[in-house]
Amino acid sequence: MVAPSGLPLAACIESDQQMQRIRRLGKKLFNVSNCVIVFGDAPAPAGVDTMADIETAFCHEISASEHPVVVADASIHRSLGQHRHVTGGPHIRFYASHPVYGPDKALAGRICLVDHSPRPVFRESDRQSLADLAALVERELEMRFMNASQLALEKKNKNLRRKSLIDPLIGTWNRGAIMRILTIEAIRCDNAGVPLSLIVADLDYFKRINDTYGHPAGDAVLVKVASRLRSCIRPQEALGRYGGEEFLIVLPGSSHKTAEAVAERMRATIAAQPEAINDVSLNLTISAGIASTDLFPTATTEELISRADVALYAAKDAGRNRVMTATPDLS
Ligand SMILES: Nc1nc2c(ncn2[C@@H]2O[C@H](COP(=O)(O)OP(=O)(O)OP(=O)(O)O)[C@@H](O)[C@H]2O)c(=O)[nH]1
Repeated sequence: MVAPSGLPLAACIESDQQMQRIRRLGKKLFNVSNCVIVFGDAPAPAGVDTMADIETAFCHEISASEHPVVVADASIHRSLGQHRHVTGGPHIRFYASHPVYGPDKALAGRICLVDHSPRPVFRESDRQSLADLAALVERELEMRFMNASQLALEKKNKNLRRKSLIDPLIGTWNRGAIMRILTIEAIRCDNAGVPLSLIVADLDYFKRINDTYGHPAGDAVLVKVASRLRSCIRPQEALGRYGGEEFLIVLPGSSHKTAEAVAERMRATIAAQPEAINDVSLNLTISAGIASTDLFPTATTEELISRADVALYAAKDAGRNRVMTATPDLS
């Protein structure tokens, strides 16, 4: 059986304190030399130095049973009587075991008692106590399984949530996520009394690339451009895909002057060298519009985007491959 974490069950519980407690309880309750918990076909721990190691190895070597087993005197038992630890040192005599079932209801292992003297009397109440210890082990396995399931579920949810925020093609924030970031950062900057700037960047003549080299080549261009744009911003700044070939960059704490420097860096990075797509070398450029709260202190986030859009289209009109900043007189 494998726990949801992907670890084999035996490995999961090897160092488990709770299992050690149950073993100690079994030892004390039955006044035996050892109480061992064996899982599946897991090999016995490597060491055979101490008496406990030998007893543990002995329990591991006895085949699993779906039924409780009680051997009052192993020296006269049909099969156990041949075992080297029975015929020779440490002369194991008493052996009892009870099956342990996993959360999947399959046989997971057994809890075993080992002693060096025969035990002619093992009452019904003793059998019940051993069954109770086995139930404790089963409960522990169930808890572990539930915890691992819960963790796996939380991880899955986190991945799903992340997926719902990321653009599947270019791996940046998607439109919903970047708008959320903008809203949160605008409030944060307002409260802190620092400016916030945004850049709307758009590839120039992108339609031609699609028309000439095909949509998949256009997709590849978007991925490369996103990666170049990302290289121009700092970790506290955010890049998202706002529309088809339009990117929105949020710069918390930046004035329009800083945003101009960032946008200019982006423009230059894209124009610096051609991008090789399917053995074709493509010269790419972007145009960018900037809007900043230091020039529009009362603007909402929607107004800022629309101001940046106006500046972007002014940049396109002015010949593309350039950066324009929205000012109150630009419309
Ligand atoms: N390959 C690809 N193309 C896209 C995607 N999203 C939008 N487009 C294309 O982007 C192109 C945008 O064309 P236009 O709006 O005319 O812009 P443009 O050709 O870049 O021209 P200017 O912006 O004026 O310089 C259209 O052909 C869209 O189909 C996408 O995810 N992948």
